[in-house]
Amino acid sequence: MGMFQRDRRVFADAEPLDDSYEPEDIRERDEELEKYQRALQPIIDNRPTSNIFLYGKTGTGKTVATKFMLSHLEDDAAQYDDIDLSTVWVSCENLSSSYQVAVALVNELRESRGGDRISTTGYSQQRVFDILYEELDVLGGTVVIVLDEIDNIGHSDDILYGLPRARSNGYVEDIRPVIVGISNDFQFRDNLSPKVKDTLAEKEILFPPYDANQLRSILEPRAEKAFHDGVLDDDVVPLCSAFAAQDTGSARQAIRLLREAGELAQADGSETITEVHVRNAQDELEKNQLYEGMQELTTQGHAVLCALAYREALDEVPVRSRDLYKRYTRICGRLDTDSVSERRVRDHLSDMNMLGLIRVYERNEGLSAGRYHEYELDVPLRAVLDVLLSTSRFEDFAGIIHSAADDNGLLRSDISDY
Ligand SMILES: Nc1ncnc2c1ncn2[C@@H]1O[C@H](COP(=O)(O)OP(=O)(O)OP(=O)(O)O)[C@@H](O)[C@H]1O
Repeated sequence: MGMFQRDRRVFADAEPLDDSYEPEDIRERDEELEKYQRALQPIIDNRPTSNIFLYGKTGTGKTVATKFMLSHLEDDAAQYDDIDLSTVWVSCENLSSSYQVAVALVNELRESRGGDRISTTGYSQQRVFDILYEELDVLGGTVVIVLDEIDNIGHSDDILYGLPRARSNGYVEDIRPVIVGISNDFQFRDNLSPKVKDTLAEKEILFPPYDANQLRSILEPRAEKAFHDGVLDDDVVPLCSAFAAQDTGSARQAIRLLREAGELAQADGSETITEVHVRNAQDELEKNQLYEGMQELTTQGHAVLCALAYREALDEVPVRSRDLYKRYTRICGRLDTDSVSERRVRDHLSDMNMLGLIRVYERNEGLSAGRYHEYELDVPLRAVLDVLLSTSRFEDFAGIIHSAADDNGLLRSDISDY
């Protein structure tokens, strides 16, 4: 008998718990959808349409609501002969400048016409913008341009200024661009230059985090489809909703938790999914989240984490930032990488604290020593070592810290000298 055998006792159809699943209806977002509809209505009326900016934390339904609205808009617009509507969607997840977004838009537009893609490098920004305007002019009519995760372009926001004004500046003749910007970074919105904010955020729609009841209402129809009758204990969906509501208010998190609980139940050969599976699933996902948080740190972040792991292996925690800084600069020296100031190291430590990776203690020694902070890991040393081991530049450090910790202090002098 093979290692893997098909098992369909728990899941009837796992698709509704998949990230790419498109639900039949959008729940608990009536107000936001109404605003969205009002913002898009001028397209059907053939009136000038404002740009729209959607913002809210991750998993709050911005993308799914946009797909839903645009699909209705396209269907309804098709009934009017005098409306020429097209939509183009670009995810800016891996794009970090207006230049890259413009290239991605050109390629999306060209691909939809069966044309050739352009190279991602080698043009001036103005040239790429000109090619984009030419492509849009070929298309004509109203073009809804969705820029998902637009915050990735940071301060390089020329496209958000240029595109909405393309018509008034005479770069395009026959098209009316409507930009839908989507972002989960509140700072990006706040930091937009006033000239961009004026045009991009003409109509803003905030997607607040979901509460437990809303998450329950989003999960229920999916759970009903995903699992066989009688598999789910009554408190499973409410518990998944409560955990996700307490943490982020993200529907994505609630859905993942439910799926993970189902997978754990399947793995134990259980015929029902119970509260215990949800609690175990929550622990599992939290661990993964911390692991991902550590993996996504920059090289500087990893160097700071590595310095803290050293101190942890030597049993010298909590540690003051100035002592940690000395270790950090030595690590940077070994890596042949520039070190940043002690103040920046403290910023990295504060980010790691927010991610739940380290613990910070505020000390107040009165007039003699003043106020200072001390730090220690809030995740198991083994988990940090796993991450450092998988980050090629830190592999050697991980080995040394590992043996020091393993030998319970016997190699202390070696590692202090490293
Ligand atoms: N109101 C809702 N009704 C039904 N499903 C929802 C709702 N809100 C979110 N979802 C589901 O939750 C998941 C995350 O939603 P979505 O991708 O739209 O979030 P987002 O706000 O765009 O997040 P991000 O900023 O991370 O891209 C998707 O699987 C989506 O189908």
